[in-house]
Amino acid sequence: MYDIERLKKQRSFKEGEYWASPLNFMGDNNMGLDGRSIKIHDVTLRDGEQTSNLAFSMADRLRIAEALNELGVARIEAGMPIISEEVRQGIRQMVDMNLDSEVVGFCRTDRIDVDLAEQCGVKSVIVEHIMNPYLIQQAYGIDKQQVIDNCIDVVSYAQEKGLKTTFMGWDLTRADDFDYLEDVYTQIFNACAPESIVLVDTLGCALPRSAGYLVKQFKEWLPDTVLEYHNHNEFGVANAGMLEAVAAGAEVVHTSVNGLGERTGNASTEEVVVMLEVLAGVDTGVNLNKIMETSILLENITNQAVGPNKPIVGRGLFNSESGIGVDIMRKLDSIGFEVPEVTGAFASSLVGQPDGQPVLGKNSGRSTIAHFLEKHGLEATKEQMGEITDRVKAEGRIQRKLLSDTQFLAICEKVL
Ligand SMILES: CC(=O)SCCNC(=O)CCNC(=O)[C@H](O)C(C)(C)COP(=O)(O)OP(=O)(O)OC[C@H]1O[C@@H](n2cnc3c(N)ncnc32)[C@H](O)[C@@H]1OP(=O)(O)O
Ligand SMILES: O=C(O)CCC(=O)C(=O)O
Repeated sequence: MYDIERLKKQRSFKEGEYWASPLNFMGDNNMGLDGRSIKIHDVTLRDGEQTSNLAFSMADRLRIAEALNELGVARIEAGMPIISEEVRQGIRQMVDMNLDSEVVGFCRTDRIDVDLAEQCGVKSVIVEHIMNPYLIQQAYGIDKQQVIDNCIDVVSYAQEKGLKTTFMGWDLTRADDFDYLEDVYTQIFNACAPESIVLVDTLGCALPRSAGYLVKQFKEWLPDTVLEYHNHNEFGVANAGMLEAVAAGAEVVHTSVNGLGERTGNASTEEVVVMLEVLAGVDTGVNLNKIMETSILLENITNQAVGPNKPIVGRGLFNSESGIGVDIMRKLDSIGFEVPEVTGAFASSLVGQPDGQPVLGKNSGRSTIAHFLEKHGLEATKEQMGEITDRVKAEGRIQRKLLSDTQFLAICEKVL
């Protein structure tokens, strides 16, 4: 029997929450992810603010920090203290908010950045340095040993101040000299053992499998280090890169709400979280039902509209325009097969989206029309139903958008 009892036995199904592909748990497709836990390091307030054409006010910073805390991310990258007094004040106030999420300051390999982070009151910092040997030599004119000494100096300096210190080498995925990288990272690790190391695909130019390859390579060089992954979405593969990085052993992922971030943005917090939780069985610690309100908050603050078809948080994602989808839902409803995840793989309520509903347009069928007639307490003969359907479809094509209830009622008035 293909009934709900059979479905409930599937690892890929959770009643009232999601119905994903059982393939995800077959063979080695799951890549050992099921049952693992990872941490979300949210970068909305730092890399997110590097999105061109936006700036957070002080009130925005605090409201975003509060929302991220409620969302349940493990860490909030609160900003780069060297940027301005306003950023520093924001970080200070976030520290004073005593959030459950860890508040992290972002520093260059410069002692002044660490001093400023300390003055903001954070307990954790990330210390960054570019890791592309070509750019290090050409732009900064320094050799490998100078990079290593500089990184060790500033990481150790932060540690001496009692700061939990993570090291982040950016533009790492375009480095072609693995001997160089092994030397730099092992020397840094042996000298000062940062809390963790962030591997970075700054220009989003590594294939997903390359992300996994890089993580595995670092696990060979530094088996005792916690690895984190930070990437961007230049080629649209940021989420897939995150998946591979986590499967290969990364324990922390850097993401931002609505995929904000420099240029094409970072992997998006909501997409990575729901992908890992629903498709792979990974615990992210995030309160999934807070996702939608966090996305709306960032949309309002940044004035960067979220598209209707954006994964997870697309506005109106759960509405059905296609007649076949509406029809199958009505047939299931009529026999009490209450599995909402038919025209979407997860329930709208899982992520705090409003319930989906049929909408009227060019692809409506008679089932949609029947739904709207019932909604308005109207009755129609088979012929009238056919005529209303034809008119709704035609109007949807002429207007190139959905029809409102008022427009529907005007059509009904003419036909009935
Ligand atoms: C790929 C990325 O995302 S890169 C990071 C992007 N983020 C930002 O740039 C944050 C916003 N930036 C700013 O507000 C400013 O650039 C500041 C405050 C960081 C620096 O401002 P300025 O002192 O005016 O320097 P400017 O912006 O011209 O140049 C950057 C400076 O940082 C230095 N720098 C860059 N990376 C590092 C590093 N890892 N460690 C130490 N210094 C660094 C550069 O050498 C340069 O200093 P120099 O002129 O003495 O050589
Ligand atoms: O190093 C920096 O300042 C930012 C690096 C970064 O976010 C990236 O490379 O994606």
